[in-house]
Amino acid sequence: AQPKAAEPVPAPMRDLVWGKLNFLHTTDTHGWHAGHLQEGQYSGDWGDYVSFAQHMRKRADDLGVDLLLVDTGDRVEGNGLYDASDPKGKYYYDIYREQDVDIICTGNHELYHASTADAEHRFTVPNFKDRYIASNLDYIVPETGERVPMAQRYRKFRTKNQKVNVVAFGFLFDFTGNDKNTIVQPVRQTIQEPWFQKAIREETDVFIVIGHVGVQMQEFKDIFKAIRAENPVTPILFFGGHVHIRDATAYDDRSFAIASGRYFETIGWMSVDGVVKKVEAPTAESPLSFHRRYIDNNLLGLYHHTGLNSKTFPTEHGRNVSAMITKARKELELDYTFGCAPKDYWMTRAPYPSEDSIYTLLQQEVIPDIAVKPSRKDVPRLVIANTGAIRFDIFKGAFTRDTTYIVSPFLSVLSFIPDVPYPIAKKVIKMLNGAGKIMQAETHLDTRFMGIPEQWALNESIIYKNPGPVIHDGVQKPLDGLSEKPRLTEGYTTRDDIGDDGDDSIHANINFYLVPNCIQTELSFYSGGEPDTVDLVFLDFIQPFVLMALKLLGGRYGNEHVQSYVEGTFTDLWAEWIKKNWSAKC
Ligand SMILES: Nc1ccn([C@@H]2O[C@H](COP(=O)(O)O)[C@@H](O)[C@H]2O)c(=O)n1
Repeated sequence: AQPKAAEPVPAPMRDLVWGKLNFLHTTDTHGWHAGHLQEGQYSGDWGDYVSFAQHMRKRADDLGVDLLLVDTGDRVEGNGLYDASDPKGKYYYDIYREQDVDIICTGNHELYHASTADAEHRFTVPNFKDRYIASNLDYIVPETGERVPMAQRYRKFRTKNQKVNVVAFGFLFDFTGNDKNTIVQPVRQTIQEPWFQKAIREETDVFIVIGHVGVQMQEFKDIFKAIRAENPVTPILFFGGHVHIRDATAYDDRSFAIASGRYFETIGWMSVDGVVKKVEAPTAESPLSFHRRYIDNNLLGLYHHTGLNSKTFPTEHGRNVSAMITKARKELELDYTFGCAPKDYWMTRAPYPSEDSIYTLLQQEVIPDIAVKPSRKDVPRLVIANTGAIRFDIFKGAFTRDTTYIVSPFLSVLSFIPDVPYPIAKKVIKMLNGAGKIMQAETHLDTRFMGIPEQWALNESIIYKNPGPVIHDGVQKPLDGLSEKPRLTEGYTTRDDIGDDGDDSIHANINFYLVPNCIQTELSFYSGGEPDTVDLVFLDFIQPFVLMALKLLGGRYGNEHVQSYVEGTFTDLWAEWIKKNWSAKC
Protein backbone atom coordinates (compact mmCIF):
# COMPACT_ATOMS: atom_id res chain seq x y z
CA ALA A 1 0.00 0.00 0.00
CA GLN A 2 1.05 3.60 -0.40
CA PRO A 3 2.73 5.26 2.61
CA LYS A 4 -0.24 7.54 3.33
CA ALA A 5 -2.93 4.91 2.76
CA ALA A 6 -5.49 4.06 5.44
CA GLU A 7 -4.69 0.95 7.50
CA PRO A 8 -6.32 -2.23 6.16
CA VAL A 9 -9.40 -3.36 8.08
CA PRO A 10 -10.16 -6.94 9.17
CA ALA A 11 -13.26 -8.82 8.03
CA PRO A 12 -14.49 -12.41 8.37
CA MET A 13 -13.25 -14.24 5.26
CA ARG A 14 -14.43 -16.82 2.73
CA ASP A 15 -11.62 -18.88 1.20
CA LEU A 16 -10.75 -19.30 -2.46
CA VAL A 17 -11.60 -22.60 -4.14
CA TRP A 18 -8.81 -23.75 -6.45
CA GLY A 19 -9.37 -25.81 -9.60
CA LYS A 20 -7.28 -26.96 -12.54
CA LEU A 21 -7.62 -23.55 -14.17
CA ASN A 22 -7.60 -20.48 -11.94
CA PHE A 23 -7.86 -16.80 -12.81
CA LEU A 24 -7.29 -13.40 -11.23
CA HIS A 25 -9.28 -10.67 -12.94
CA THR A 26 -9.14 -6.89 -12.87
CA THR A 27 -11.42 -4.54 -14.77
CA ASP A 28 -12.36 -0.86 -14.87
CA THR A 29 -9.39 0.06 -12.69
CA HIS A 30 -9.57 3.63 -14.10
CA GLY A 31 -6.13 4.64 -12.89
CA TRP A 32 -6.67 3.60 -9.24
CA HIS A 33 -3.37 1.69 -9.29
CA ALA A 34 -2.27 3.41 -6.08
CA GLY A 35 -5.26 1.78 -4.35
CA HIS A 36 -7.84 3.67 -2.25
CA LEU A 37 -5.81 5.83 0.08
CA GLN A 38 -8.86 6.80 2.13
CA GLU A 39 -10.42 3.33 2.40
CA GLY A 40 -8.41 0.68 4.24
CA GLN A 41 -10.47 -2.14 2.82
CA TYR A 42 -9.30 -1.32 -0.73
CA SER A 43 -5.90 0.20 -0.03
CA GLY A 44 -3.71 -2.41 -1.72
CA ASP A 45 -1.77 -0.90 -4.63
CA TRP A 46 -0.60 -2.30 -7.98
CA GLY A 47 2.65 -3.36 -6.30
CA ASP A 48 0.67 -5.42 -3.77
CA TYR A 49 -1.18 -7.03 -6.66
CA VAL A 50 2.18 -7.88 -8.25
CA SER A 51 3.25 -9.54 -4.97
CA PHE A 52 -0.10 -11.32 -4.65
CA ALA A 53 0.07 -12.70 -8.19
CA GLN A 54 3.65 -13.92 -7.64
CA HIS A 55 2.61 -15.87 -4.52
CA MET A 56 -0.50 -17.23 -6.21
CA ARG A 57 1.49 -18.36 -9.28
CA LYS A 58 3.91 -20.17 -6.96
CA ARG A 59 0.94 -21.87 -5.25
CA ALA A 60 -0.42 -22.88 -8.66
CA ASP A 61 2.95 -24.36 -9.62
CA ASP A 62 3.14 -26.24 -6.31
CA LEU A 63 -0.34 -27.67 -6.90
CA GLY A 64 0.43 -28.43 -10.56
CA VAL A 65 -2.49 -26.26 -11.72
CA ASP A 66 -2.61 -23.06 -13.74
CA LEU A 67 -3.15 -19.44 -12.85
CA LEU A 68 -3.86 -16.83 -15.51
CA LEU A 69 -4.26 -13.07 -15.06
CA VAL A 70 -6.91 -11.23 -17.06
CA ASP A 71 -7.67 -7.52 -17.48
CA THR A 72 -10.72 -6.30 -19.35
CA GLY A 73 -10.02 -2.64 -19.96
CA ASP A 74 -10.94 0.86 -18.81
CA ARG A 75 -7.58 1.09 -17.11
CA VAL A 76 -7.48 4.85 -17.66
CA GLU A 77 -9.45 7.98 -16.67
CA GLY A 78 -10.64 8.34 -13.11
CA ASN A 79 -7.66 8.97 -10.86
CA GLY A 80 -4.88 11.51 -10.57
CA LEU A 81 -2.23 8.85 -11.18
CA TYR A 82 -3.43 8.72 -14.79
CA ASP A 83 -5.22 12.04 -15.33
CA ALA A 84 -3.06 14.59 -13.54
CA SER A 85 0.01 14.32 -15.77
CA ASP A 86 0.70 16.08 -19.04
CA PRO A 87 0.46 14.12 -21.22
CA LYS A 88 -2.07 11.98 -19.39
CA GLY A 89 -0.71 8.60 -18.36
CA LYS A 90 2.93 9.75 -18.24
CA TYR A 91 3.58 7.40 -15.29
CA TYR A 92 0.68 4.97 -15.60
CA TYR A 93 1.82 2.95 -18.64
CA ASP A 94 5.13 1.98 -17.01
CA ILE A 95 3.47 1.13 -13.70
CA TYR A 96 0.70 -0.96 -15.25
CA ARG A 97 3.06 -3.03 -17.41
CA GLU A 98 4.81 -4.39 -14.30
CA GLN A 99 1.97 -6.84 -13.76
CA ASP A 100 2.29 -10.03 -15.74
CA VAL A 101 -1.18 -10.03 -17.33
CA ASP A 102 -1.85 -13.04 -19.58
CA ILE A 103 -4.92 -11.85 -21.49
CA ILE A 104 -5.81 -8.18 -21.90
CA CYS A 105 -8.22 -6.13 -24.01
CA THR A 106 -9.47 -2.57 -24.53
CA GLY A 107 -12.28 -0.66 -22.79
CA ASN A 108 -14.26 2.31 -24.07
CA HIS A 109 -12.22 4.75 -21.96
CA GLU A 110 -9.10 3.85 -23.91
CA LEU A 111 -10.94 5.21 -26.98
CA TYR A 112 -12.90 8.40 -26.08
CA HIS A 113 -9.94 10.58 -27.15
CA ALA A 114 -7.62 9.98 -30.10
CA SER A 115 -4.60 10.67 -27.86
CA THR A 116 -5.63 7.91 -25.42
CA ALA A 117 -6.11 5.37 -28.22
CA ASP A 118 -2.75 6.39 -29.71
CA ALA A 119 -1.04 5.86 -26.36
CA GLU A 120 -2.76 2.49 -25.93
CA HIS A 121 -1.48 1.47 -29.35
CA ARG A 122 2.02 2.83 -28.70
CA PHE A 123 2.49 1.54 -25.15
CA THR A 124 0.11 -1.08 -23.76
CA VAL A 125 -0.33 -3.10 -26.96
CA PRO A 126 3.44 -3.61 -27.46
CA ASN A 127 3.99 -3.99 -23.71
CA PHE A 128 1.75 -7.05 -23.73
CA LYS A 129 2.46 -8.22 -27.30
CA ASP A 130 0.68 -11.49 -28.05
CA ARG A 131 -1.28 -11.28 -24.80
CA TYR A 132 -3.27 -8.26 -26.04
CA ILE A 133 -6.39 -9.22 -28.00
CA ALA A 134 -8.66 -6.95 -30.06
CA SER A 135 -11.36 -9.10 -31.66
CA ASN A 136 -13.58 -6.21 -32.80
CA LEU A 137 -11.35 -3.15 -32.65
CA ASP A 138 -9.31 -1.48 -35.41
CA TYR A 139 -6.85 1.40 -35.21
CA ILE A 140 -6.15 4.02 -37.86
CA VAL A 141 -2.41 4.54 -38.22
CA PRO A 142 -1.93 8.34 -38.02
CA GLU A 143 0.94 8.52 -40.50
CA THR A 144 -0.72 6.50 -43.28
CA GLY A 145 -4.44 6.48 -42.50
CA GLU A 146 -4.27 2.70 -42.81
CA ARG A 147 -6.87 0.69 -40.85
CA VAL A 148 -5.25 -2.16 -38.90
CA PRO A 149 -6.41 -4.46 -36.09
CA MET A 150 -5.60 -2.81 -32.71
CA ALA A 151 -3.98 -6.14 -31.80
CA GLN A 152 -4.35 -9.78 -32.86
CA ARG A 153 -7.96 -10.95 -33.25
CA TYR A 154 -7.59 -14.02 -31.05
CA ARG A 155 -4.96 -16.01 -29.26
CA LYS A 156 -4.21 -19.74 -29.12
CA PHE A 157 -2.01 -20.99 -26.35
CA ARG A 158 -1.36 -23.89 -24.00
CA THR A 159 -1.26 -23.45 -20.22
CA LYS A 160 1.97 -24.04 -18.33
CA ASN A 161 1.12 -26.84 -15.92
CA GLN A 162 -2.07 -28.61 -16.99
CA LYS A 163 -1.25 -28.17 -20.70
CA VAL A 164 -4.78 -27.04 -21.39
CA ASN A 165 -5.30 -25.73 -24.95
CA VAL A 166 -7.00 -22.37 -24.99
CA VAL A 167 -8.55 -20.20 -27.68
CA ALA A 168 -9.03 -16.67 -26.29
CA PHE A 169 -10.91 -13.65 -27.65
CA GLY A 170 -10.93 -10.01 -26.49
CA PHE A 171 -14.06 -7.95 -27.22
CA LEU A 172 -15.45 -4.47 -26.61
CA PHE A 173 -19.21 -3.87 -26.39
CA ASP A 174 -20.85 -2.05 -29.33
CA PHE A 175 -19.35 1.28 -28.30
CA THR A 176 -20.03 4.28 -30.55
CA GLY A 177 -18.46 7.16 -28.58
CA ASN A 178 -14.91 6.52 -29.79
CA ASP A 179 -12.76 9.18 -31.42
CA LYS A 180 -11.86 9.14 -35.12
CA ASN A 181 -8.76 6.98 -34.92
CA THR A 182 -10.47 3.73 -33.92
CA ILE A 183 -13.27 1.61 -35.35
CA VAL A 184 -15.35 -0.67 -33.17
CA GLN A 185 -17.05 -3.40 -35.17
CA PRO A 186 -20.42 -4.41 -33.69
CA VAL A 187 -20.16 -7.82 -32.05
CA ARG A 188 -22.95 -9.35 -34.17
CA GLN A 189 -20.99 -8.49 -37.32
CA THR A 190 -17.68 -9.68 -35.89
CA ILE A 191 -18.98 -13.14 -35.09
CA GLN A 192 -19.90 -13.56 -38.76
CA GLU A 193 -16.35 -12.81 -39.89
CA PRO A 194 -14.46 -15.71 -41.52
CA TRP A 195 -11.58 -15.41 -39.01
CA PHE A 196 -14.02 -15.79 -36.07
CA GLN A 197 -15.84 -18.68 -37.71
CA LYS A 198 -12.45 -20.36 -38.21
CA ALA A 199 -11.35 -19.61 -34.63
CA ILE A 200 -14.41 -21.22 -33.06
CA ARG A 201 -13.66 -24.37 -35.07
CA GLU A 202 -10.07 -24.59 -33.77
CA GLU A 203 -9.16 -27.74 -31.84
CA THR A 204 -9.16 -26.54 -28.20
CA ASP A 205 -9.96 -27.63 -24.65
CA VAL A 206 -11.41 -24.32 -23.47
CA PHE A 207 -12.63 -21.04 -24.93
CA ILE A 208 -11.87 -17.89 -22.94
CA VAL A 209 -13.75 -14.75 -23.92
CA ILE A 210 -12.55 -11.62 -22.22
CA GLY A 211 -14.38 -8.42 -22.95
CA HIS A 212 -15.21 -4.94 -21.86
CA VAL A 213 -18.80 -6.07 -21.76
CA GLY A 214 -21.24 -6.58 -18.87
CA VAL A 215 -21.90 -10.28 -18.28
CA GLN A 216 -25.65 -9.72 -18.70
CA MET A 217 -25.19 -7.76 -21.95
CA GLN A 218 -26.42 -9.11 -25.28
CA GLU A 219 -22.93 -8.96 -26.83
CA PHE A 220 -21.63 -11.74 -24.54
CA LYS A 221 -24.80 -13.79 -25.06
CA ASP A 222 -24.34 -13.56 -28.84
CA ILE A 223 -20.70 -14.65 -28.61
CA PHE A 224 -21.68 -17.51 -26.33
CA LYS A 225 -24.37 -18.71 -28.75
CA ALA A 226 -21.98 -18.63 -31.70
CA ILE A 227 -19.25 -20.60 -29.90
CA ARG A 228 -21.66 -23.08 -28.30
CA ALA A 229 -23.33 -23.84 -31.64
CA GLU A 230 -20.03 -25.32 -32.87
CA ASN A 231 -18.79 -26.70 -29.54
CA PRO A 232 -21.54 -28.49 -27.59
CA VAL A 233 -19.47 -29.49 -24.53
CA THR A 234 -16.36 -27.29 -24.52
CA PRO A 235 -16.11 -25.08 -21.41
CA ILE A 236 -16.52 -21.38 -22.26
CA LEU A 237 -15.27 -18.85 -19.70
CA PHE A 238 -16.19 -15.18 -19.83
CA PHE A 239 -14.48 -12.26 -18.08
CA GLY A 240 -16.44 -9.03 -18.35
CA GLY A 241 -16.57 -5.49 -17.08
CA HIS A 242 -17.82 -2.03 -18.02
CA VAL A 243 -20.80 -1.90 -15.65
CA HIS A 244 -18.66 -1.36 -12.52
CA ILE A 245 -20.37 -4.08 -10.52
CA ARG A 246 -19.49 -7.46 -9.11
CA ASP A 247 -21.49 -9.97 -11.10
CA ALA A 248 -21.45 -13.58 -12.22
CA THR A 249 -23.70 -15.80 -14.29
CA ALA A 250 -23.71 -19.02 -16.28
CA TYR A 251 -25.09 -19.12 -19.82
CA ASP A 252 -25.39 -22.91 -19.51
CA ASP A 253 -23.92 -25.55 -17.21
CA ARG A 254 -20.60 -25.69 -19.10
CA SER A 255 -20.00 -21.95 -19.18
CA PHE A 256 -19.32 -19.30 -16.55
CA ALA A 257 -18.98 -15.52 -16.53
CA ILE A 258 -17.62 -13.07 -13.99
CA ALA A 259 -17.34 -9.28 -13.80
CA SER A 260 -15.00 -7.87 -11.18
CA GLY A 261 -16.27 -4.45 -10.13
CA ARG A 262 -14.47 -1.16 -10.55
CA TYR A 263 -11.67 1.15 -9.42
CA PHE A 264 -9.34 -1.63 -8.23
CA GLU A 265 -11.61 -2.33 -5.25
CA THR A 266 -11.96 -5.91 -6.44
CA ILE A 267 -9.69 -8.66 -7.72
CA GLY A 268 -11.94 -11.27 -9.27
CA TRP A 269 -11.23 -14.97 -8.84
CA MET A 270 -12.57 -17.73 -11.07
CA SER A 271 -11.65 -21.41 -10.97
CA VAL A 272 -12.65 -24.37 -13.11
CA ASP A 273 -12.31 -28.00 -12.15
CA GLY A 274 -13.37 -31.38 -13.51
CA VAL A 275 -13.02 -32.81 -16.99
CA VAL A 276 -11.48 -29.88 -18.81
CA LYS A 277 -9.36 -31.50 -21.51
CA LYS A 278 -10.53 -32.94 -24.83
CA VAL A 279 -8.29 -36.04 -24.46
CA GLU A 280 -10.44 -37.01 -21.47
CA ALA A 281 -13.32 -37.28 -23.97
CA PRO A 282 -15.79 -35.01 -22.14
CA THR A 283 -19.49 -35.48 -22.72
CA ALA A 284 -22.36 -33.22 -21.71
CA GLU A 285 -22.47 -35.23 -18.44
CA SER A 286 -18.75 -34.99 -17.61
CA PRO A 287 -18.29 -33.19 -14.28
CA LEU A 288 -17.24 -29.60 -14.53
CA SER A 289 -17.35 -27.11 -11.66
CA PHE A 290 -16.87 -23.35 -11.49
CA HIS A 291 -16.22 -21.05 -8.53
CA ARG A 292 -16.01 -17.31 -8.20
CA ARG A 293 -14.87 -14.92 -5.48
CA TYR A 294 -14.74 -11.15 -5.40
CA ILE A 295 -11.56 -10.43 -3.47
CA ASP A 296 -11.52 -7.07 -1.70
CA ASN A 297 -8.26 -5.31 -2.51
CA ASN A 298 -7.53 -5.34 1.21
CA LEU A 299 -4.02 -6.24 2.34
CA LEU A 300 -5.32 -8.32 5.25
CA GLY A 301 -7.36 -10.38 2.80
CA LEU A 302 -4.42 -10.81 0.43
CA TYR A 303 -2.35 -12.03 3.41
CA HIS A 304 -5.17 -14.43 4.29
CA HIS A 305 -5.39 -15.94 0.79
CA THR A 306 -1.62 -16.43 0.55
CA GLY A 307 -1.07 -17.52 4.19
CA LEU A 308 1.49 -14.71 4.59
CA ASN A 309 1.81 -11.57 6.68
CA SER A 310 3.02 -8.00 6.41
CA LYS A 311 6.66 -9.14 6.62
CA THR A 312 6.51 -12.09 4.24
CA PHE A 313 3.93 -10.84 1.70
CA PRO A 314 5.68 -8.03 -0.24
CA THR A 315 8.02 -9.37 -2.93
CA GLU A 316 10.95 -7.34 -4.20
CA HIS A 317 9.16 -6.74 -7.49
CA GLY A 318 5.97 -5.70 -5.68
CA ARG A 319 7.86 -3.28 -3.42
CA ASN A 320 9.55 -1.72 -6.45
CA VAL A 321 6.21 -1.16 -8.16
CA SER A 322 4.77 0.42 -5.00
CA ALA A 323 7.83 2.70 -4.92
CA MET A 324 7.27 3.68 -8.58
CA ILE A 325 3.72 4.70 -7.65
CA THR A 326 4.87 6.70 -4.62
CA LYS A 327 7.39 8.55 -6.78
CA ALA A 328 4.81 9.28 -9.48
CA ARG A 329 2.25 10.52 -6.94
CA LYS A 330 4.90 12.79 -5.44
CA GLU A 331 5.96 14.22 -8.80
CA LEU A 332 2.32 14.81 -9.68
CA GLU A 333 1.71 16.44 -6.29
CA LEU A 334 -1.43 14.39 -5.89
CA ASP A 335 -1.59 15.07 -2.16
CA TYR A 336 -1.66 18.83 -2.75
CA THR A 337 -4.73 19.97 -0.84
CA PHE A 338 -7.16 22.38 -2.47
CA GLY A 339 -9.50 22.47 0.51
CA CYS A 340 -11.29 20.51 3.16
CA ALA A 341 -14.58 18.73 2.52
CA PRO A 342 -16.79 19.55 5.52
CA LYS A 343 -18.60 16.17 5.39
CA ASP A 344 -19.11 13.06 3.27
CA TYR A 345 -21.08 13.50 0.05
CA TRP A 346 -22.42 10.29 -1.49
CA MET A 347 -23.36 9.31 -5.03
CA THR A 348 -25.80 6.54 -4.13
CA ARG A 349 -25.49 5.95 -0.38
CA ALA A 350 -27.74 8.95 0.29
CA PRO A 351 -31.00 9.74 -1.49
CA TYR A 352 -31.10 12.48 -4.10
CA PRO A 353 -32.03 15.18 -3.31
CA SER A 354 -30.67 15.36 0.23
CA GLU A 355 -28.00 17.25 2.09
CA ASP A 356 -25.69 14.22 1.94
CA SER A 357 -26.04 13.76 -1.84
CA ILE A 358 -23.13 14.81 -4.03
CA TYR A 359 -25.66 15.67 -6.74
CA THR A 360 -27.50 18.07 -4.43
CA LEU A 361 -24.16 19.69 -3.65
CA LEU A 362 -23.51 20.04 -7.37
CA GLN A 363 -27.00 21.27 -8.17
CA GLN A 364 -27.43 23.76 -5.34
CA GLU A 365 -23.92 24.99 -4.60
CA VAL A 366 -21.39 24.24 -7.31
CA ILE A 367 -23.34 24.79 -10.55
CA PRO A 368 -24.78 28.18 -9.53
CA ASP A 369 -21.19 29.41 -9.09
CA ILE A 370 -19.48 27.80 -12.08
CA ALA A 371 -22.20 28.04 -14.75
CA VAL A 372 -21.88 31.76 -15.31
CA LYS A 373 -21.06 33.34 -18.67
CA PRO A 374 -20.21 36.96 -17.85
CA SER A 375 -21.82 38.34 -21.02
CA ARG A 376 -25.09 36.47 -20.33
CA LYS A 377 -25.03 36.20 -16.56
CA ASP A 378 -28.49 37.74 -16.19
CA VAL A 379 -30.11 35.59 -18.88
CA PRO A 380 -32.38 32.97 -17.31
CA ARG A 381 -30.84 29.53 -17.86
CA LEU A 382 -31.36 25.85 -17.24
CA VAL A 383 -28.11 24.00 -16.53
CA ILE A 384 -28.19 20.22 -17.01
CA ALA A 385 -25.44 17.87 -15.83
CA ASN A 386 -25.48 14.10 -16.27
CA THR A 387 -24.97 12.15 -13.06
CA GLY A 388 -22.47 9.84 -14.84
CA ALA A 389 -20.08 12.79 -14.95
CA ILE A 390 -19.52 12.27 -11.20
CA ARG A 391 -17.47 9.15 -10.64
CA PHE A 392 -16.94 8.84 -6.89
CA ASP A 393 -18.01 9.99 -3.44
CA ILE A 394 -16.35 12.87 -1.60
CA PHE A 395 -15.10 11.91 1.85
CA LYS A 396 -14.93 14.37 4.73
CA GLY A 397 -11.42 15.80 4.98
CA ALA A 398 -8.69 16.83 2.58
CA PHE A 399 -9.82 17.45 -0.99
CA THR A 400 -6.63 16.96 -2.98
CA ARG A 401 -5.52 17.21 -6.57
CA ASP A 402 -6.13 13.44 -6.68
CA THR A 403 -9.70 13.86 -5.38
CA THR A 404 -10.45 16.28 -8.20
CA TYR A 405 -9.82 13.58 -10.82
CA ILE A 406 -11.41 10.86 -8.71
CA VAL A 407 -14.68 12.80 -8.55
CA SER A 408 -14.63 14.33 -12.03
CA PRO A 409 -11.97 12.98 -14.39
CA PHE A 410 -13.42 13.88 -17.77
CA LEU A 411 -12.53 16.62 -20.20
CA SER A 412 -16.20 17.57 -20.55
CA VAL A 413 -17.05 21.27 -20.91
CA LEU A 414 -20.20 23.33 -20.50
CA SER A 415 -21.91 24.13 -23.81
CA PHE A 416 -25.17 25.95 -24.49
CA ILE A 417 -27.88 26.81 -26.95
CA PRO A 418 -28.97 30.43 -26.54
CA ASP A 419 -32.56 31.60 -26.37
CA VAL A 420 -34.46 28.33 -26.45
CA PRO A 421 -38.21 28.84 -26.02
CA TYR A 422 -38.91 28.09 -22.37
CA PRO A 423 -41.98 25.91 -22.96
CA ILE A 424 -39.69 23.51 -24.86
CA ALA A 425 -36.54 23.90 -22.77
CA LYS A 426 -38.30 23.19 -19.48
CA LYS A 427 -39.41 19.74 -20.71
CA VAL A 428 -35.91 18.57 -21.72
CA ILE A 429 -34.94 17.34 -18.22
CA LYS A 430 -38.06 15.18 -18.02
CA MET A 431 -37.28 13.70 -21.42
CA LEU A 432 -33.69 12.88 -20.42
CA ASN A 433 -34.78 11.27 -17.17
CA GLY A 434 -38.02 9.59 -18.10
CA ALA A 435 -38.37 9.04 -21.81
CA GLY A 436 -35.70 6.42 -22.34
CA LYS A 437 -37.99 4.19 -24.38
CA ILE A 438 -39.11 6.98 -26.73
CA MET A 439 -35.53 8.20 -27.25
CA GLN A 440 -34.29 4.68 -27.92
CA ALA A 441 -37.10 3.91 -30.35
CA GLU A 442 -36.39 7.11 -32.28
CA THR A 443 -32.63 7.10 -32.22
CA HIS A 444 -31.10 4.05 -30.50
CA LEU A 445 -29.67 6.47 -27.92
CA ASP A 446 -29.75 4.70 -24.56
CA THR A 447 -30.51 7.41 -22.00
CA ARG A 448 -29.11 5.24 -19.18
CA PHE A 449 -25.62 6.08 -20.52
CA MET A 450 -25.97 9.57 -19.10
CA GLY A 451 -26.30 8.04 -15.63
CA ILE A 452 -23.81 6.07 -13.55
CA PRO A 453 -22.78 2.60 -14.78
CA GLU A 454 -23.36 1.09 -11.33
CA GLN A 455 -27.14 1.42 -11.76
CA TRP A 456 -27.53 0.46 -15.43
CA ALA A 457 -28.97 -2.90 -14.44
CA LEU A 458 -31.05 -1.63 -11.50
CA ASN A 459 -34.73 -0.66 -11.56
CA GLU A 460 -35.15 0.32 -7.95
CA SER A 461 -33.14 1.45 -4.96
CA ILE A 462 -31.73 -1.19 -2.63
CA ILE A 463 -32.56 -0.21 0.93
CA TYR A 464 -31.62 -2.57 3.74
CA LYS A 465 -33.46 -2.79 7.03
CA ASN A 466 -30.15 -2.88 8.89
CA PRO A 467 -27.53 -0.98 6.98
CA GLY A 468 -24.11 -1.48 8.45
CA PRO A 469 -21.92 0.49 10.80
CA VAL A 470 -19.86 3.30 9.36
CA ILE A 471 -16.15 2.93 9.98
CA HIS A 472 -15.22 5.51 7.43
CA ASP A 473 -14.15 7.90 10.16
CA GLY A 474 -12.22 5.11 11.86
CA VAL A 475 -14.89 4.67 14.54
CA GLN A 476 -16.53 1.28 14.20
CA LYS A 477 -19.93 0.86 15.81
CA PRO A 478 -21.53 -2.51 16.60
CA LEU A 479 -24.40 -3.66 14.39
CA ASP A 480 -27.86 -2.99 15.83
CA GLY A 481 -26.20 -1.60 18.96
CA LEU A 482 -25.49 -5.16 20.18
CA SER A 483 -21.86 -5.44 21.11
CA GLU A 484 -21.74 -9.26 20.83
CA LYS A 485 -22.66 -9.14 17.11
CA PRO A 486 -19.69 -9.29 14.74
CA ARG A 487 -18.25 -5.89 13.96
CA LEU A 488 -18.58 -5.86 10.21
CA THR A 489 -17.33 -3.03 8.07
CA GLU A 490 -19.52 -1.61 5.34
CA GLY A 491 -18.79 -3.02 1.93
CA TYR A 492 -19.94 -5.24 -0.89
CA THR A 493 -22.72 -7.72 -0.09
CA THR A 494 -23.07 -9.05 -3.61
CA ARG A 495 -26.01 -11.08 -4.84
CA ASP A 496 -25.47 -12.50 -8.33
CA ASP A 497 -27.03 -15.30 -10.41
CA ILE A 498 -24.85 -17.83 -8.57
CA GLY A 499 -25.84 -16.80 -5.03
CA ASP A 500 -24.83 -14.45 -2.25
CA ASP A 501 -21.54 -16.05 -1.21
CA GLY A 502 -19.26 -14.42 -3.81
CA ASP A 503 -17.54 -11.77 -1.70
CA ASP A 504 -14.37 -12.95 0.01
CA SER A 505 -14.97 -10.54 2.92
CA ILE A 506 -18.19 -10.52 4.87
CA HIS A 507 -19.51 -6.99 5.15
CA ALA A 508 -22.38 -4.96 6.49
CA ASN A 509 -24.83 -3.73 3.85
CA ILE A 510 -24.72 -0.35 2.14
CA ASN A 511 -27.93 1.26 0.84
CA PHE A 512 -28.03 2.09 -2.87
CA TYR A 513 -30.38 4.92 -3.86
CA LEU A 514 -31.15 5.28 -7.55
CA VAL A 515 -30.25 8.67 -9.01
CA PRO A 516 -31.70 10.31 -12.14
CA ASN A 517 -29.76 10.38 -15.43
CA CYS A 518 -29.46 14.15 -15.17
CA ILE A 519 -29.93 16.95 -12.68
CA GLN A 520 -30.97 20.51 -13.49
CA THR A 521 -30.34 23.90 -11.90
CA GLU A 522 -32.45 26.99 -12.73
CA LEU A 523 -30.45 30.20 -12.63
CA SER A 524 -31.22 33.92 -13.04
CA PHE A 525 -34.96 33.30 -13.14
CA TYR A 526 -36.83 36.45 -12.17
CA SER A 527 -39.90 36.39 -10.00
CA GLY A 528 -43.25 37.07 -11.54
CA GLY A 529 -43.83 34.71 -14.40
CA GLU A 530 -41.97 32.40 -16.75
CA PRO A 531 -39.31 33.66 -19.16
CA ASP A 532 -40.06 33.48 -22.88
CA THR A 533 -36.67 31.97 -23.65
CA VAL A 534 -33.74 30.57 -21.69
CA ASP A 535 -30.15 29.59 -22.34
CA LEU A 536 -29.99 25.81 -22.26
CA VAL A 537 -26.61 24.90 -20.75
CA PHE A 538 -25.35 21.30 -20.58
CA LEU A 539 -22.23 19.15 -20.38
CA ASP A 540 -21.06 18.45 -23.91
CA PHE A 541 -21.03 14.68 -23.23
CA ILE A 542 -24.85 14.69 -23.31
CA GLN A 543 -25.18 16.91 -26.41
CA PRO A 544 -26.66 14.16 -28.64
CA PHE A 545 -29.27 13.40 -25.97
CA VAL A 546 -30.17 17.06 -25.47
CA LEU A 547 -30.52 17.66 -29.22
CA MET A 548 -32.68 14.59 -29.59
CA ALA A 549 -34.88 15.63 -26.65
CA LEU A 550 -35.31 19.09 -28.20
CA LYS A 551 -36.21 17.51 -31.54
CA LEU A 552 -38.79 15.22 -29.95
CA LEU A 553 -40.25 18.28 -28.20
CA GLY A 554 -40.61 20.15 -31.48
CA GLY A 555 -37.44 22.27 -31.34
CA ARG A 556 -35.27 22.49 -34.45
CA TYR A 557 -31.71 22.43 -33.21
CA GLY A 558 -28.55 20.78 -34.45
CA ASN A 559 -24.86 20.76 -33.58
CA GLU A 560 -24.51 24.10 -35.39
CA HIS A 561 -26.61 25.83 -32.69
CA VAL A 562 -24.36 24.67 -29.84
CA GLN A 563 -21.76 27.12 -28.48
CA SER A 564 -19.16 27.09 -25.75
CA TYR A 565 -20.60 28.43 -22.48
CA VAL A 566 -17.57 28.90 -20.24
CA GLU A 567 -13.84 28.33 -20.64
CA GLY A 568 -12.24 25.31 -18.96
CA THR A 569 -13.22 21.74 -18.25
CA PHE A 570 -15.89 20.86 -15.74
CA THR A 571 -13.09 19.28 -13.66
CA ASP A 572 -11.09 22.54 -13.56
CA LEU A 573 -14.21 24.48 -12.64
CA TRP A 574 -14.89 22.09 -9.72
CA ALA A 575 -11.30 22.44 -8.48
CA GLU A 576 -11.58 26.24 -8.57
CA TRP A 577 -14.87 26.05 -6.69
CA ILE A 578 -13.31 23.84 -3.99
CA LYS A 579 -10.39 26.28 -3.59
CA LYS A 580 -12.76 29.18 -3.13
CA ASN A 581 -15.43 27.54 -1.01
CA TRP A 582 -13.70 24.86 1.06
CA SER A 583 -10.51 26.70 1.74
CA ALA A 584 -10.33 25.78 5.44
CA LYS A 585 -7.43 23.59 6.54
CA CYS A 586 -8.35 20.08 7.72
N1 LIG B 1 -16.91 12.42 -20.86
C1 LIG B 1 -17.64 11.50 -20.22
C2 LIG B 1 -17.37 10.14 -20.33
C3 LIG B 1 -18.15 9.24 -19.64
N2 LIG B 1 -19.16 9.68 -18.85
C4 LIG B 1 -19.98 8.75 -18.05
O1 LIG B 1 -19.31 7.52 -17.86
C5 LIG B 1 -20.11 6.45 -18.38
C6 LIG B 1 -19.23 5.37 -18.93
O2 LIG B 1 -18.58 4.82 -17.85
P1 LIG B 1 -17.71 3.50 -17.97
O3 LIG B 1 -16.61 3.70 -17.02
O4 LIG B 1 -18.57 2.35 -17.59
O5 LIG B 1 -17.30 3.39 -19.38
C7 LIG B 1 -20.97 7.10 -19.44
O6 LIG B 1 -22.10 6.35 -19.72
C8 LIG B 1 -21.29 8.41 -18.72
O7 LIG B 1 -22.28 8.22 -17.76
C9 LIG B 1 -19.42 11.03 -18.77
O8 LIG B 1 -20.36 11.43 -18.03
N3 LIG B 1 -18.65 11.91 -19.44
